[in-house]
Amino acid sequence: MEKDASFLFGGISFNRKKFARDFDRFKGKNIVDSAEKLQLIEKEDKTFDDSLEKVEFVENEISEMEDETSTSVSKKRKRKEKGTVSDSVEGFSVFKSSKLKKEAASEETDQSVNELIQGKKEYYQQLERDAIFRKMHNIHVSGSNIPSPLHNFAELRSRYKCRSYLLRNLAKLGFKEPTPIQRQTIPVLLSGRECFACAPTGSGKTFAFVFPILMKLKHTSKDGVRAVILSPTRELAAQTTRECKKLARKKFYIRLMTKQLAKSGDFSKLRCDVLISTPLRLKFAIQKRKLDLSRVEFLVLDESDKLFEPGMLEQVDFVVKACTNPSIIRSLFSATLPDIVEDRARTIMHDAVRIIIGRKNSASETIEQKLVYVGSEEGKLLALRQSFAESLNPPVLVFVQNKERAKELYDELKLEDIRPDVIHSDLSQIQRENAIDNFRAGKTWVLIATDVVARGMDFKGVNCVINYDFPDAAAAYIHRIGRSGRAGRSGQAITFYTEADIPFLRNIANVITSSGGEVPEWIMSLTKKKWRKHRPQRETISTQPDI
Ligand SMILES: Nc1ncnc2c1ncn2[C@@H]1O[C@H](COP(=O)(O)OP(=O)(O)OP(=O)(O)O)[C@@H](O)[C@H]1O
Repeated sequence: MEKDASFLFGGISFNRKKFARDFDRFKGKNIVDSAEKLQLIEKEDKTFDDSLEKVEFVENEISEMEDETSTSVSKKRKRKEKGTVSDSVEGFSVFKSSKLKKEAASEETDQSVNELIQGKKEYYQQLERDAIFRKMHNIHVSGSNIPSPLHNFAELRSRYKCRSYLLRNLAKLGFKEPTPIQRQTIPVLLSGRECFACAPTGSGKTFAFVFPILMKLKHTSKDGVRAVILSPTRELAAQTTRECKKLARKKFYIRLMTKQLAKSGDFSKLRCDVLISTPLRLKFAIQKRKLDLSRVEFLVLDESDKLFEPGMLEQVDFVVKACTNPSIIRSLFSATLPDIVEDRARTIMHDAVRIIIGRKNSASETIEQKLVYVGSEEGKLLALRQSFAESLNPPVLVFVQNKERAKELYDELKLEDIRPDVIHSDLSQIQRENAIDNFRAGKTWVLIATDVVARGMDFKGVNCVINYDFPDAAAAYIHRIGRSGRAGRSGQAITFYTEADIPFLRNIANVITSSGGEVPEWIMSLTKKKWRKHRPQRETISTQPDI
């Protein structure tokens, strides 16, 4: 890499050409206030990566500069020393006093040079400490002037003056340490920066955006909606509302945009600090109920890649446009963040920081992943029954391709002794909520589901996810299996595949290997398929003979 180039991912480098002026100044000419200089340097040092080698390079630069400076200072001293000879001439007080002044100025110069070097040294030492810490926690960042990550929750008070009630509520949740995504995203959002955040499923992204919002809003206000969180499904929106309320307790008005509220709410009178909604309902409320979002200070796009898919993108766009506050802070969160989403989002974001935990678009490493060949559709039902008979370790989530298949599989299993239930988009809101609540409460053991619960849903302790139908994309796979192995717990994921799925196996195999799993050699030698959506026509799920 060229030494003079400024680069995003390459680490720290000190650009001698660019800082020629500073070098001159270091050599003793035209010294200005050291703080001012430090600011200049900080402003110009745009990029930093956590590469320690580069930090070493900077240290060398600093010691070179120190050498240069001390040579220049010692030259000056020599000159000064020469001057002292003439000082001893009596009766020339005019010269003497001007010499004294020069001496004092020169001492000041020495002091400011030292301060400058010290300041710069401390600045780079902090960068180095941040780099080591990020490396320890697998945090990768890019962008300019990125705030130091959080070492612990106590720093929220010492660095950001977090109010006690929030820390108390946090303590009540039993969280001892911030998760890696929280360590970096919270300081970034608190310092008013926009961000893209990509971290594995179940790694605490929700609190990573909820916490800084509540901190920055400070107190409730009558001025209308101040923060909007967009979620792709109603279930996830409801869950995020609940999580948000756990932290805010009674300090803020946290609202879920229900169908009822969107249709008949009087938004001019409604107290609401944080509003959580799906894009469609929010768009409806803006258009039909004149919901004003011009004061929104924070906009979060959770599961952002899903929100950017055709079908939702237009509604999301509408909401983004309705949030007209010029100082709004926007952030994107997901476990999968394709480049195309980042590129699109960059067009609306300002100087956003990019935060990736671990490897981008990879599954959680706490999930043991298995691929199981079942031959044909018939084979799936046999394999499922066999797996339940051998060891049913509830709660188990079973994903199928669409709602028709969810109904069919439920009909097959409903009389078996496995306490099954089903969730899909044809059910009423109440039925969907009941299905989730019963599964959470352990009343049902096996929940048959479409991708409606694949994203963001936090079912604690799901032991196993079974992909009865092969997922339609690698991202869908990552999110589905991410319903288990959350918050550091272990989990299991089994994916059935048939002949029809073999051309798409390699894509899933890549996800498995990149999260530390093993895959048979022959699968790795398959060619990688350019994968849009893999939704083959599948035979009906039934063991009943056709009449
Ligand atoms: N600092 C923390 N310490 C311990 N547990 C935490 C912490 N932060 C969040 N959690 C818990 O971790 C679980 C997963 O968090 P969350 O649902 O935010 O994950 P996520 O990263 O958004 O996952 P997904 O990508 O599936 O949406 C939750 O049960 C949450 O309460």
